[in-house]
Formats: sequence, structure tokens, C-alpha cells
Amino acid sequence: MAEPVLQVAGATFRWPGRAGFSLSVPELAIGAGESLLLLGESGSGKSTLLSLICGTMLPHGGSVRVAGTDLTTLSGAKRDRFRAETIGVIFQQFNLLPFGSVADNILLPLQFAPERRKRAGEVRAVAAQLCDSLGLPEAVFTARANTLSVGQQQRVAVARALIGKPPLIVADEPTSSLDANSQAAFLDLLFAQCAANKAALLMVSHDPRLGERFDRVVRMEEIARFGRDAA
Ligand SMILES: Nc1ncnc2c1ncn2[C@@H]1O[C@H](COP(=O)(O)OP(=O)(O)OP(=O)(O)O)[C@@H](O)[C@H]1O
Repeated sequence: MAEPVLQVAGATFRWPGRAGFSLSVPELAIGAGESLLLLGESGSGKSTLLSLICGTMLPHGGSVRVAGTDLTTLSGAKRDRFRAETIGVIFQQFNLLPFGSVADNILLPLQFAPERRKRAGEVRAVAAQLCDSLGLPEAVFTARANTLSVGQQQRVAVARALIGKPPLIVADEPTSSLDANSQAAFLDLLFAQCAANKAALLMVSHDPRLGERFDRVVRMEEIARFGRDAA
């Protein structure tokens, strides 16, 4: 098998405090272009694990390799740059810059990622193309993000994650506030775009009904030990 895009090995983490939550993930790997749904109850440590995978926090033990680089070997600044280059992140609340235009929001990660910017090519044209393939009307491109509908904001968040073809897309419950029809439409777009970019997709959710669309479904209990005294 080709080298996985993501490989977590023996990673441990404990939030501080007398009864701090502990998480331990012996092994989790995602292959290039693979889609994986990570299911887990509220409080099972899904967001904590995503932070370790994105390198916004470091594990206290073990390793997290993304596209062949062990994040634990990078300084904070190098990790920030590496994340911007390599991972497209879709947040639960989308985290768009409210007063920025749609174009500004989509192009944002490229400001911190010169190689990704080079991969993207003519960045404004590529951003406009992404909008088009995500069903965003042309007029929206220059609109401020805080004037968009929730569905449109989601599409902008997807375009921002995908621009410059990062090999790993990480999505934290991006469909939790949507009804079933909008969820299905959103996932159609996301899957089509990930396939076009050959990107691996790691999505976190509470909702097992989403599972049938993914190559693989894993539950937190299967891949991790977690809890107040799990260290
Ligand atoms: N900033 C923090 N400081 C201290 N403890 C934290 C912090 N963030 C999370 N935790 C602890 O980690 C546990 C797991 O939280 P986490 O957000 O990773 O779970 P989750 O599975 O993503 O939950 P949800 O589905 O509700 O978002 C929480 O119960 C909390 O005790």
C-alpha cells in the first residue's frame, strides 16, 4: 500500500486538571483518496483527536504523521505552515471571516502556504471555478461572507478547504445543523470535489446514517481509549 496520508501511532494526550480527560489512540491510518467517517458520542474526544491530527495540539506521546511528516518533529510555526500547506479544514461553524468577501475567504489559506498557492495556479480563476462547481452563483464571489445563507457559507468553507488540492481534508461535524436533504446535497458536493482532487477525507460526526457514503466507518471506541482515568 502507498504511504498513508494520515498515520497516528501510539498517540496519547491528557487535558490538564485533576480529573483531566485522557485520550490514547494506538493506531489510525487513512490511505490516499480514502474517505473515513469517525463516529463517537459527545465527549468521546473526537475534536481533541482532530486537533492532534491538524497539529494545533501535540500528543504527549506517540506520533501523528501527515503526508509522511511527523508533526511532533516540527516547531509551532512550522506546524502552522505545514497545516496550511497540507490539510484543508472544514469547521463545524465554518469559521468564515464575516466581513471578508467570498473570494477573500476562499483564498485565505493560500496566504500562509506558498506551495499550495503555486499548486493552485491562477488563484482567483481557480476560486471562481470552485464556486461554480459548488453551485455558488457568480455574483456571490464578491459578496461579504456574512450576507450568505448557511448553505452558501458551507460551500465557501468547502471551497476554502479544497483550493490548492491539499491531500487531506478534515471536516468536524459540518452537517450537524442541516436537514436531511441539505445534508445529502452537501455530502454530494464534498465527495465529488474530494474525488476530483484525489484528497482523503476524514469527517467526524455523531450520525451513523452518514456511514454508507464512506469507504470506511470507525467508532472512537474501536480506535481509542478515552475518559477521565484512561491514561
Ligand atoms: N480546552 C479544554 N480544556 C480542558 N478539557 C477539555 C478541553 N476541551 C475538551 N476537554 C475535555 O475533553 C473531553 C472531550 O472533548 P472533545 O471536544 O474532544 O469531545 P467530542 O467527542 O469532540 O465532543 P462533541 O461531540 O460534544 O464535540 C471533554 O469532555 C472535556 O472534558
